[in-house]
Amino acid sequence: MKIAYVSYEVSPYAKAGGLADVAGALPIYLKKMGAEPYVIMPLHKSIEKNFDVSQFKLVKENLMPDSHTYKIPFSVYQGYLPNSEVKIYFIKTDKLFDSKNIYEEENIFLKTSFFCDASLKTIKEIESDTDVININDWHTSLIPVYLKTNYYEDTSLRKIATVLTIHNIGYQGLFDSGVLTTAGLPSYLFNMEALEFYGKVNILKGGIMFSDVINTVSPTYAKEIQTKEYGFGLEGILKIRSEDLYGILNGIDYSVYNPLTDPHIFYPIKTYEDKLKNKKKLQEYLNLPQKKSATIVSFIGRLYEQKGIDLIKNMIKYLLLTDIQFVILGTGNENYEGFFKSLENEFPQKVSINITFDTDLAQKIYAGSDIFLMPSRYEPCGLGQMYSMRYGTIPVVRYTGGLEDTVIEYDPISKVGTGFGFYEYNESELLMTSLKAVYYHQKKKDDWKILFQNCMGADFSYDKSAKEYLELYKKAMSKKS
Ligand SMILES: Nc1ncnc2c1ncn2[C@@H]1O[C@H](COP(=O)(O)OP(=O)(O)O[C@H]2O[C@H](CO)[C@@H](O)[C@H](O)[C@H]2O)[C@@H](O)[C@H]1O
Repeated sequence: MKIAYVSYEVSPYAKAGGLADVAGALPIYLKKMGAEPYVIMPLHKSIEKNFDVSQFKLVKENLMPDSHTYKIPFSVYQGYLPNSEVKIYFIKTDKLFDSKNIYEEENIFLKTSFFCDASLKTIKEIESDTDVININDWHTSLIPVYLKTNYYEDTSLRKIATVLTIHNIGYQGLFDSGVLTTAGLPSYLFNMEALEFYGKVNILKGGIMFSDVINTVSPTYAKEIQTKEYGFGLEGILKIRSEDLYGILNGIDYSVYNPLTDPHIFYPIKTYEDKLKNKKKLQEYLNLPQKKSATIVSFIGRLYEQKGIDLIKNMIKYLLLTDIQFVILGTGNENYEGFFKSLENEFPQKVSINITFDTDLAQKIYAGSDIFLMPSRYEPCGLGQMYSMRYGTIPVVRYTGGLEDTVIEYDPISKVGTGFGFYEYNESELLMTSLKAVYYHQKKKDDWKILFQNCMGADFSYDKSAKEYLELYKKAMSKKS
């Protein structure tokens, strides 16, 4: 089975969040299962800056998208996902994909729609025997729309099945109706049964309506997005498509996120003592007092409401009354950045706020913290809680989406469980649950060590999800025969 995995971000080449991690790992595990996956992504400017692109092979040049009105030529370069035999094709033009932040709003429709049409051209020219295209989020959602409209008569493309993976329904790609002309798509698509959404064009809706099969990244989130609370207005059409909607939990790449070999962390972690050595070094690294007794409570992620950052903001001063050290690594909403920076000024001995995107520091924090906070308002899957568990850091989460599917509430009687959580989205719940975790860390040391072992022993490897994806691709292909 040949699979095109198309993503706007792919780790390690360009990463803005969790999608990149999945796109950089899942294809490798699909290959291990005997499938023939390859990846397509834009050659973002940052890749040319950060990687030796001369190692990529030029496979085609002067290609032109067939439908798109932006008639500029593009080239296709080919490399590999690191330490693998999975091919990755980079689409390069001189004029697009040049912003520092890959999702910068200026021209984002032009860039993403061009990328969709160019990806189809790449598949047709280079990998015409592809069976399935796995698209990801709204940025690649025009691919099935093109396939079922402009390329419907194209015998080499029309046989390819499509799977849309929704990593985050909060981002849908809303534009004025004129963008259909830009993309070279028929104007009849501006219709409630297709892409129209309250007077706008909704690109993700196009992906949902036109893909053969849809999945999201955890079973619980697949159910949640069919409700008003979590569907962001798309719950109705997701309900219509519920027979083709699946939930497959993400895994984590055990070869990269390996506490025994991770080059970013201070010491390999096997035992609880190894963890304490990392904690001490982290404190030193972040200019915090090297206090063994203080509980390090950390947060890594985008500083937006999705991640429950408003709850942290509202309760953190109460939690700081206890013997904790609080660490943030993240960027996002300026108000939150400002609030947490002033918190650091107020409590320099207890708070370390790092407003930057730094994958090296992220690993050090996953490895050196005691508790990892993830009180998300909604969470399609969430990788942070899995990374933290992998490094023996106990998660405190709101039980929603993938957090509910991956964190098991600790039961001190049976000694089963990997963390602590709550359901109601409010700061008192988060405060109570965090206090409970801090209490266990400081007063119930035997239980804490068991929690540490339970987390380190949890299995989030990709083997299971890769298998489920292959089944999903088969389902999508069966719709074509
Ligand atoms: N400032 C920073 N510096 C360094 N690293 C940082 C960072 N901020 C975030 N990260 C990293 O980015 C990734 C975030 O992944 P998540 O899955 O937790 O959330 P995200 O919302 O981006 O992903 C969306 O897609 C993924 C993949 O499907 C879903 O798991 C998730 O629920 C959904 O919201 C982690 O690898 C984290 O370490």
